[in-house]
Amino acid sequence: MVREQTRPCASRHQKAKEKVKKVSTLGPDSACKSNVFALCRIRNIGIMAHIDAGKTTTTERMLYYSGYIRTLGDVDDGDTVTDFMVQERERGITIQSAAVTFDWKDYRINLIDTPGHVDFTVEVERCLRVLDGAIAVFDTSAGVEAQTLTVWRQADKHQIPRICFLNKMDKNRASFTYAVESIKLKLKTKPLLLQVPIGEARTFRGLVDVVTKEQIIWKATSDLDDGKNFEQKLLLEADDPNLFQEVQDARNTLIEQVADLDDEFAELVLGEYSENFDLIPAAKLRSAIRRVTLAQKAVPVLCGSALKNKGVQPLLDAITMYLPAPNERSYEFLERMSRLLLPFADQQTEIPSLMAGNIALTVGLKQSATGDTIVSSKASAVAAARRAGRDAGGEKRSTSDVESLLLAGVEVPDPVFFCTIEPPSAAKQQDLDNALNCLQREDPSLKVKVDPDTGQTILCGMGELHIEIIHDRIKREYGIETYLGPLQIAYRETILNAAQATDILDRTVGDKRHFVTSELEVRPRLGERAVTKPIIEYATSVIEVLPKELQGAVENGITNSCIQGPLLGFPVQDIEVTVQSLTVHPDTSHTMVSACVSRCMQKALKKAGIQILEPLMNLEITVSEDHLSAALADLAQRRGSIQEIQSRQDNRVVVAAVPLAETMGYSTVLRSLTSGSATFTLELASYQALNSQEQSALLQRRGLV
Ligand SMILES: Nc1nc2c(ncn2[C@@H]2O[C@H](COP(=O)(O)OP(=O)(O)OP(=O)(O)O)[C@@H](O)[C@H]2O)c(=O)[nH]1
Repeated sequence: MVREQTRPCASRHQKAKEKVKKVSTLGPDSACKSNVFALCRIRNIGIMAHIDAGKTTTTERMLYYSGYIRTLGDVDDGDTVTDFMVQERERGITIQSAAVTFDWKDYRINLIDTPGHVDFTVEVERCLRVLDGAIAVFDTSAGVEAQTLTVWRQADKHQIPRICFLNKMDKNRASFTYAVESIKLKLKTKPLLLQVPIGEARTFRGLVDVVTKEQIIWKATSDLDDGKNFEQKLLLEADDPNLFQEVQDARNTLIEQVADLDDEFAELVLGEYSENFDLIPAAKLRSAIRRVTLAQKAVPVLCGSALKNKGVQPLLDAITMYLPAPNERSYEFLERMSRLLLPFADQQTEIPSLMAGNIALTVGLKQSATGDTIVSSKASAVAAARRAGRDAGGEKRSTSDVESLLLAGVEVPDPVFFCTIEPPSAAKQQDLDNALNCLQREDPSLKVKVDPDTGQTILCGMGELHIEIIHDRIKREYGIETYLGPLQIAYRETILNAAQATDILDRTVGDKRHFVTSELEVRPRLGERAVTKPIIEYATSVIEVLPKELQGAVENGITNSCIQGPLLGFPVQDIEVTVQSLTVHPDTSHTMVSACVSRCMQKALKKAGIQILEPLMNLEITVSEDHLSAALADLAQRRGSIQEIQSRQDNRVVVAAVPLAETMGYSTVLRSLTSGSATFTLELASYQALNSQEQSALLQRRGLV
């Protein structure tokens, strides 16, 4: 992201220290004394959005208004509570989710601030699994941006009820109408407008609550005003006839929308209040909005400017009013821990116990990693597995199906970049391995492996920024100065034709003779989606006599040979395999069966001809009209294909597909081409075949031809 490096970070370390003091005197020790809140008064919510939409700033305001912190932190000064990692404070971006707990009116809110940068999508996913609701924050001048779509889809997958907060209403190009339209169009959801803004851009000063028709005006006299004081009163026609009419229309539309989605409310509207919608009590309308939000039939929309301290208190009210309590979501099992901590960003307070529906930290788990499901005993895991089996609508599941359902974890996309990482001396290798182990447990999108030929440690990640941050954390948190090799692309391999191969293994180990013959056919798999696991079939003559336990050994051999393709050692995708014949003498070990099948696969793959596939990225650039042609000319040189150029307010949004190999260092180039005014996001779209010249050039670079 272009803007991420341009934020000021003066005196951040000093401020960071002050913040820690501030938190430890006020945060967990004061308001969080009791963790006994009735379940219906707990809200576990996440705050998510495209990078820079203002999640951290909004969170900071919530903490301030709830009384948790006494002074407002600022992302641009690097002193917010939730961005506590040094790297976050320096870059002004969220990298790791931070959990904070605070109370608003009679409610306990457990809130997680998630990162917006596409390199940290997995971090968002691991949070969504434990949340009951979410606030999607938007930059009102930009509407729905690329990463918003990704996180929205993730929230859909986890069926999380949401509220939209149209932030940055104070910005020059802020347009409430535009942002609402883009929510409708791009997120394909039904926005329920619960507020009408008063003023827009520089004139934005307040809002009207459509449910109660009350106007809330912040009368800030200076930029230092903290937004705690505002005027709240019923909007009368005499105050502003146009605004009054606008609110009246908005309320009628809201009532019709909700009645369309909720039968109970429809009955009320068509019956008792059919003559006069004005008489519908606010409480009835709110309950209906809550029901449709929980059922994810529509999404309440609110607005404000977190930076200018406007609109955050009504957002807090909306969280308590419209998002679900933990008991309104279905959880499958309970956890029991020896030591529990209540998080407050980087500070924690030990608590003796925890009621269901809360979020807490635990320590000392040596074997578990992010995404694991922890249960109190083996018996409860079995019971949960049984329940999961029953819930599958009577459909009989195999044991492994149930296991995978229980331990589903987070969905981690395959890394697209990798590089070697070396410690300063061989003596430090053990320390580096430990550090990488710990980081991997925390971050499932980080993969570490050892190159079988060179013995070097390889770091695989989601993007340039991701690898850079890991490198930095190893230095700062583990005190190891490592050296990274050049960043390389994680290609894939596939086959061009069908081919057959045979192999014989005849080996005597000790007094045992191991004897296997195998014959396999491989074929390219035709299909839209890339599938990395080979599709395995058996000839009838084989399957009829093959014992179940040997089938596992055969499939291991096939799958293992696809992990490292025969040409460059990258995973092989989109292939089908038929086991045409297999002979196994008694006494032969399963390992030998796998080894023979694997060797046979390697032969067949080589014969079939290997095609290298490269990652193709979806690129979305937001650029001003003045710099559009420079950005397009540059894209053409990067083998980019432009799919669409949209208008977004005064900006243009270029949607393109570009090979990952051409995006290295793109943020620096785009910044200089556009004087730092453009922003972009990159996301893996698919893998595409390199043409023969590109493939030979790649092989040449690797000294293979
Ligand atoms: N004009 C204006 N700027 C805002 C507002 N809210 C946040 N900003 C600015 O927008 C930038 C990004 O704010 P953050 O709060 O870090 O955004 P974020 O969504 O947490 O960013 P990531 O965590 O990195 O994804 C900062 O420069 C903020 O000062 C707002 O209401 N109005």
